[in-house]
Amino acid sequence: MINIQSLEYNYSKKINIFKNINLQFSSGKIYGLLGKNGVGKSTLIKNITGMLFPTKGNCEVFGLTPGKREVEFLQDLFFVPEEYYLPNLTIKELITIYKDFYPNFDENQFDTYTKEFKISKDKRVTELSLGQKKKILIGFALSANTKVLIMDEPTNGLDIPSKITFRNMIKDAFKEDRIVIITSHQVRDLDELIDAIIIMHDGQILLNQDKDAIAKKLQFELSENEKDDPTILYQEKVSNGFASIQKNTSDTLGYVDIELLFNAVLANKLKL
Ligand SMILES: Nc1ncnc2c1ncn2[C@@H]1O[C@H](COP(=O)(O)OP(=O)(O)OP(=O)(O)O)[C@@H](O)[C@H]1O
Repeated sequence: MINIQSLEYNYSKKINIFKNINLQFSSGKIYGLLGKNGVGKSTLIKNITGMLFPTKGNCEVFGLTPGKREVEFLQDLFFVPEEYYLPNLTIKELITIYKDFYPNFDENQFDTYTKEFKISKDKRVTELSLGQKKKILIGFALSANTKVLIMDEPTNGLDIPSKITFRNMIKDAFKEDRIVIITSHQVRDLDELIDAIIIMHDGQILLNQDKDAIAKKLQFELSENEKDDPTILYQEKVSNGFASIQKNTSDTLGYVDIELLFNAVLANKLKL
């Protein structure tokens, strides 16, 4: 479990990025961490990965303090940042050097990904396109089989078929003892993949809910015309009509429109 208690972080004395954040991430779930630009998603992730230290409060990952950067912690957490550097080596050399940092690294699993992506392991990293580099990094991240996997905007730079492959790769590699955290502005890329949604806004966590719990309570609908119905909790115009949210009065779990939910939560129209 990742346990964040009363977290505050300041880059400078004047600006508080977080207002006393309390947040838990449980094993066996894929989390979608959402929020507008500059809200502090990367800062939160860097506190979890031990790249930044809390100004106040605590952050624990499976009982370990990230800031101490103990081997036990580092070998069981993989972070795919939005911007990254890969040394100028062949993929084969890269694997040989870096796999030993991760005791559960599965080379056969990595080979399956390179075959799927049709990227030769003899290629140098500098010979790869941006999207191909990203695929190699994500393939490595999944093959490392760490208990915690965090990805910042992983689908940036991936073409449409690769986004589908990405979703399938995450689903196939996912195990019940893992925590996966994904941040993305491309919320449609997270559809069908994530189990829980976390929405950050103005230094706080506005929503932290399992997708099933949301589907149990709320019904998402698309209609041709605007609805004049007092039971509608939120409604907005979309390209092909009106998208709305209302209470789910049935026993069935429908589709959760993450983008609509995000807008609704930020507009403060939903008293969840
Ligand atoms: N190194 C830094 N020094 C000073 N301020 C910073 C630094 N990094 C980020 N910030 C500020 O902290 C706030 C949160 O930034 P952060 O990168 O965590 O947001 P984010 O939610 O990840 O944004 P985005 O969606 O644009 O990637 C922003 O106001 C940003 O300007």
